[in-house]
Amino acid sequence: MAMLDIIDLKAHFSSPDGLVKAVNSVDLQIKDNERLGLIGETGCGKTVLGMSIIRLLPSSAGVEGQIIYNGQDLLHLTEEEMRQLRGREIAMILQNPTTSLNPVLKVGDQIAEVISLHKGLGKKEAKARAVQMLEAAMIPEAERRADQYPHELSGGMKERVMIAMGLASHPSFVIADEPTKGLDARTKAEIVNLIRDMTTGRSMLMITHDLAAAGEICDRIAVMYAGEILEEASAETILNDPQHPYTQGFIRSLPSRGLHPISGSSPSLIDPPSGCRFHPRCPYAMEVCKSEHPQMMRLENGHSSRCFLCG
Ligand SMILES: Nc1ncnc2c1ncn2[C@@H]1O[C@H](COP(=O)(O)OP(=O)(O)OP(=O)(O)O)[C@@H](O)[C@H]1O
Ligand code: NI
Repeated sequence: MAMLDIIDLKAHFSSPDGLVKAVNSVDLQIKDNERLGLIGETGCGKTVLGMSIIRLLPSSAGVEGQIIYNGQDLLHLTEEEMRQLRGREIAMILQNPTTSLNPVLKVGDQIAEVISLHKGLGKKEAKARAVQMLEAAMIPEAERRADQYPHELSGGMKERVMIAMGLASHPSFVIADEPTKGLDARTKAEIVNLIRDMTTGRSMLMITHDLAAAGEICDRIAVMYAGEILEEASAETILNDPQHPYTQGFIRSLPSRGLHPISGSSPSLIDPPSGCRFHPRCPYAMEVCKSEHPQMMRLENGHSSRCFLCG
């Protein structure tokens, strides 16, 4: 059974120019102990999707559909019920440590706060657990580091603190948003290993531009474009045998695969292209792609692709 079952999820924002349809009829499942990578170019709706699961979107957002977590619809929980789940069972490793860590609190105290909030431990115990979490995140001299402020730590160290904080309450489901963004290659490789080790045996949604990192950490990968999922398969299949022309283009645009960008620009989320949203940029577009919106076509081995070519 799926631990998380997202059914026909929509997240829209009003704007002076019209309704921004950031997430459009998304269906996704994450099983127990499964790590799903969510990739796609900037502005396609990845963060909005993650934030709708943990219900941290601003109240101006209109969210519809179902997000079934362990049998209950998160969209129907009260704010208080949601607050209880957040951190304790569902945790988030946020995108930007510089803005997410409190600059005036020692990092050990910030982690201890999460622990005492969710586990009801006393101050001293919580602090000891915080140091253990920093050790688990491979921070050398964890005890000394716990007494430092965020500005005293390097970017990679701060990311480790974010990971330690996100996992401090031993959540069963983790959402990580761009955990490797802005790190140099060596630090990135270390963080990828750390996330992989620390999330083994948990379920995770990992949002990233970094397909290589997703390939190393995730079991499955879903590809998002203009608010929709266009392709989903095992990580290995997405990397080695992608079927959707967008996924193929996305992979060719990676530095490691020749850096050939997809021509054209990201579509408007207010007035997306008719038919297949990718058709204006697709080298294989046919007449039908301009007029009809493709459904997800099921291929073999849990692979699906929203493309008329894949029928
Ligand atoms: N609070 C908001 N109000 C209005 N529009 C928003 C809001 N948050 C996000 N959006 C819009 O929703 C769309 C999707 O944004 P989102 O942040 O989910 O993209 P993303 O895929 O995470 O991109 P990136 O890879 O750059 O992080 C964008 O067009 C963005 O401008
Ligand atoms: Ni984002």
